[in-house]
Amino acid sequence: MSLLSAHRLRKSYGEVAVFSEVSLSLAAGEIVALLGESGSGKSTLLNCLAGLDTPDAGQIVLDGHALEGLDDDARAALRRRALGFVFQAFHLLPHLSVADNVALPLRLLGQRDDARVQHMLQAVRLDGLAQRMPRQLSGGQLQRVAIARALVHRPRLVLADEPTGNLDPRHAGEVLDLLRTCTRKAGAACLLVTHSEAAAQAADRRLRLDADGLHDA
Ligand SMILES: Nc1ncnc2c1ncn2[C@@H]1O[C@H](COP(=O)(O)OP(=O)(O)OP(=O)(O)O)[C@@H](O)[C@H]1O
Repeated sequence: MSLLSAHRLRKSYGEVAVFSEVSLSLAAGEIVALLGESGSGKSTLLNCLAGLDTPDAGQIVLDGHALEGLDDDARAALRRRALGFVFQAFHLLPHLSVADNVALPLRLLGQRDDARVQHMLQAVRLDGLAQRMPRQLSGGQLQRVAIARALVHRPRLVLADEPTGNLDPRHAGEVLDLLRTCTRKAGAACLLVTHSEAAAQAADRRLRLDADGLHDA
């Protein structure tokens, strides 16, 4: 079953066309790498797929729901339930501890599961830093917090924007393993923007974005 499908998406900023004719389908259990030159629109596409930005044309169906038929509240509810997003700039909340940042997706769903938060922190090797504040972490540690936060509520779809960009090869390998394990175990799907050859090779398939759409890479 397709967890995410997009059909003929087009996006411009003013007069500047970013992409057109973008179609894709992600099946349960698969990890797909999204490649493309800097500026080709990978982050823009991820934002559109998450319902955080709106394409100028085309349809997106996320976990069985057509995004264009949903108002802002319904989109936000779907995002909270079904989606884990690893932002390129992490977007951790600066006034919350590491543990509270990771717990946030659960809290937004009205849930509390300290054991699950602890498990995710262990999985990204940050269990010793649970009470630190984000400003007290390195770039690679912030990135691992963002990954734990994206996976803690067992989302059906994980959209990850360069999730290994700040990590050394060992930590990058661990994060990719974690994304793979969580994706497979939850029957979820993961779309992973990356410039890393190792990360691309760890995916089940690779797609390249350019101005006229997505192509197998
Ligand atoms: N809010 C915006 N307003 C105008 N142009 C934008 C906006 N956001 C992105 N762009 C432009 O859209 C294009 C695609 O940007 P995007 O960040 O999606 O690329 P990317 O493929 O993710 O790049 P990178 O690999 O460098 O992160 C770029 O030319 C960028 O300058």
